[in-house]
Order: sequence, then C-alpha cells, then structure tokens
Amino acid sequence: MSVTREEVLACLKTIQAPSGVDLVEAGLVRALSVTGGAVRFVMEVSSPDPFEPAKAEAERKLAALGCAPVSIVMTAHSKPSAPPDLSPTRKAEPAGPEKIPGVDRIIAVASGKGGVGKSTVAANLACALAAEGRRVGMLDADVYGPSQPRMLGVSGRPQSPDGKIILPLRNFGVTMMSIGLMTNEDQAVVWRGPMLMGALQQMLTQVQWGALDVMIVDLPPGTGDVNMTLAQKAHVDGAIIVSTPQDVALMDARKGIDMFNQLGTPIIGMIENMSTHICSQCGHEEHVFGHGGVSEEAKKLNVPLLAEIPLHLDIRLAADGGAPIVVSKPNSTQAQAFRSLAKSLIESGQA
Ligand SMILES: Nc1ncnc2c1ncn2[C@@H]1O[C@H](COP(=O)(O)OP(=O)(O)OP(=O)(O)O)[C@@H](O)[C@H]1O
Repeated sequence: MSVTREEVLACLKTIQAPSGVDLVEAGLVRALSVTGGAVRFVMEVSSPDPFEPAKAEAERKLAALGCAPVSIVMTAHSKPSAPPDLSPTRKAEPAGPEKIPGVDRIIAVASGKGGVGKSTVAANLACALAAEGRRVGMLDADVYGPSQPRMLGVSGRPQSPDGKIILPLRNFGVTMMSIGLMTNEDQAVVWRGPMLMGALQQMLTQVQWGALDVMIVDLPPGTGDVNMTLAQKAHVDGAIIVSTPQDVALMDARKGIDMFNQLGTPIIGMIENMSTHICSQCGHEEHVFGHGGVSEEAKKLNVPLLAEIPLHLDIRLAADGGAPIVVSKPNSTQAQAFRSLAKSLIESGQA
C-alpha cells in the first residue's frame, strides 16, 4: 500500500515526545524517506530509553496506516559515524541561485570587518526569532572563524547515517550547522576555491534542514569568496550589515554593502553594535567607539538602521558562554534590543 509523506507526518504528529510536544514539532524526525509503503527515518535523541515508548507507538501507528516496512533508527543507538567527507567529489557546476527546499527565507548577516560582533548578533537574532515561534536555521559559513557552535552551546560531530545527508544539531529552538563542527577546534581551516565552494554547497543542500521559516547565514567578514558563492548558489532574500560606529569599520561596511548591491542581494538594513558602553558596575554610559556613526551612514546609503546594540559585559559573557543573552537573560535591556529587532523583522515580513 502506498502512503504519502504528508500522511506519515500527520501520523507522527499524533505521537508525543517525553517533552510533551509531538515528535515532528520537537524536531526529532530526521531524514524521513517515504517510498511506496516503506517508511524510514532517524529519531535524533540524546539517550534512547525515554523515547522507546514513542518509537514503539510510531511503529504501531504507521503499520496501522498501511506502511511496511517501517524502519526507525535512534541516533543514540548508532555508533558515531565518520564526519561527512567535505572534499569536493566533482567540479562545482555553474548553477544559478536556487531556493533551498523547505527554507522560506535566507537572511545573510555580514560585516566588512572582523570582530565587530556579527556572529553575536546572528546568534541572538536566531534565538530571538525562535523565541517568537519562528522555525529558524543557522548556517555558520564563517569558514575562517566559525563561532556559532560555541555561541549556541552545541558540540560534537554532526552525524551522517547514510554518508550523504548530514543531520544538523539543535539548541534553543535553532537548527544549526557549522563548518566548525566538521573540523577540530584548534585546526586552522584553510578553505580555498573549489573546496570552499563545495563545503558551502554541501551545507546548503546536504544538511537535513527540515521546514524553516528563516535561515540565518553567518558570513565571514569582508567581501570574499564565500559571500559571492552564497549569492550565486542560493536565493538570498536579504542581508543585514553589522558595524561598530568607528570610521574604519564603517568604511569596510560600505564595501560590503556595495558587494551585495552588485550581487543583487537586497540590504535589509544596518545594525550598530557596541553602540554605547554601559558600565555593569555603575550604569555609567560612554561611547567607546563613538556613537551614531552607523545611523548617519545608513541615512546616507538610504538603508534602514535596524538596531543599536550596547557594548555590555553580559552580552559577551553570554555569547562566549554558550547561551546568548536572549536565552540566558531574556528580560534584560540588552536582550530587549535583539528581541525588538526580531519582532520588527517578523512584522515587516522579512523573517
Ligand atoms: N554588544 C556587545 N557587547 C559586548 N561584547 C560583545 C558585543 N558584541 C560582540 N561582543 C564580543 O566581541 C567578540 C567578537 O564578537 P563576534 O565573534 O560576534 O564578532 P565577529 O564580527 O563575528 O567576528 P569574526 O567575524 O572575526 O568572527 C566576542 O567575544 C563577543 O562576545
């Protein structure tokens, strides 16, 4: 008997995970394959025992639906498989930008200069969007300094049960994949030309992203290969440029905006990070890198200023500690800046 993918998902939605939400909503159903009556999928769990009843229920209900054979593999059962091979298997074929299946929108977070807080903004924005109920993915394409695993508190190698599809990791409601999870932390990553293009292509097309409302892409700083490749391979709906108010960072941001204009990627707006410094001891406010520079530049370039994020110790401690401030101190003034940003992007239909 033949069943559809939709019927299988509807059936799995009637089964509760131990957390109380259904298996699909909990993001546990990965690599689902429905061929005729044969159903196979992976349940991504940290420890199998609590999930055995849900697995048995799924097997029973799918059999009652007419599915045969039903094969459910819990990832914790299997030995960690070898990391997916990222070496290019064939020459990259010239192909135009494509929609990633299941992904509604792609937002690139970029900066002209390194160290201006682009990854911090990307991580907080992703978590803030997830907290608003959006289905969010994070593709950490910062090949030269991938920091999303640390910022989003995930570790371990992503699994690839069939050696082709890569299972992403998930934390704080964000489905994430990073080039940093495929390399040793201390290993210098020297991605060049075709190898780099192949790695990005694989992260876009071979990762089991599932259905996402928005995918955030944390780009490397500057105007290099990765930014170009992303725009060539995927349909990027918009770019957010992060800068500090300093002239030097602004000049680099201008180059970044110019590049996106040339690539035909719309600029969603600019974010001034490290805008003012508020002393965590006495609350005194000072402008370490100046203030308002990004706002002036945004006016000149006729792009919106999306947010001004203060320089605050808690933002650094949270990001570097593996739980962005939006998650660790959601009601703080600092988190509010990111939460308002997420809300305004949702309201304007951009995320
Ligand atoms: N608003 C902020 N307040 C305090 N610390 C911040 C803030 N934004 C970023 N930081 C800290 O600054 C450091 C650099 O930030 P981050 O890694 O996000 O920069 P980046 O622009 O992504 O750098 P690169 O592109 O070189 O990876 C981190 O330690 C981060 O915690």
